[in-house]
Amino acid sequence: MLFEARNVTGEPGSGVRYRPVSLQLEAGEILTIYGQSGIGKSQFLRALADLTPHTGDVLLDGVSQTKIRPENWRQQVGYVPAESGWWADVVAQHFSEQPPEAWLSMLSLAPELLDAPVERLSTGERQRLALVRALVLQPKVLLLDEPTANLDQRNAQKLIELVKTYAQSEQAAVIWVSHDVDERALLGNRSLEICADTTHQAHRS
Ligand SMILES: Nc1ncnc2c1ncn2[C@@H]1O[C@H](COP(=O)(O)OP(=O)(O)OP(=O)(O)O)[C@@H](O)[C@H]1O
Repeated sequence: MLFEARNVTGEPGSGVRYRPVSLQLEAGEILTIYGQSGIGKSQFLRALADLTPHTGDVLLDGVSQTKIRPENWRQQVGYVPAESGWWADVVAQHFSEQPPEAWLSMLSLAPELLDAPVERLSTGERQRLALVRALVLQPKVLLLDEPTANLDQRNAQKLIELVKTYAQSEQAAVIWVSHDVDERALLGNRSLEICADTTHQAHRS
């Protein structure tokens, strides 16, 4: 498995300010991403998931995103936003199938939570359940936007362990946006700073 981004950035007028990004990830690899607030990290993940127009190309096993229907692409390239969307009343309605109890227990989520109304979930429960919901679809690539932002340290560590285990056992690639230097260290040694595109300033000076 090979996941590639080639010169990806936002289209003019998209609001993003990052220099075009190229990267390659193989099966089982985890890459962390960091950079200034507002530079476009979330928009970069959305581009990789084919959720927003962008320049450059994204390829999975050599096949361009442009050649695959968006819904098929997103089955293989799973995106978990910082603030997950919940559209039905009950948690279980958002799951394509029953998640393994081992995943729930690893994240300290009681199985009964699946039968709970979404409005009763805490912010951290939503965040953990959004990850489980994405994992159930068995993506080859997992794009995570600050997935531990609302979690205490213990739950954050458990979530890291679950994602690492998933990447290894399913030979999936993971891109994880994190502002936390300690967290990035726990996730491994591949890290990429998203930098500002200074092309226009450079041309003016
Ligand atoms: N739908 C949109 N239309 C226009 N501009 C947008 C849209 N979504 C985001 N932006 C802008 O794009 C820029 C990048 O936003 P993004 O959320 O990707 O930044 P970020 O690097 O993830 O920030 P943070 O670290 O604060 O989460 C911001 O200036 C934001 O206002």
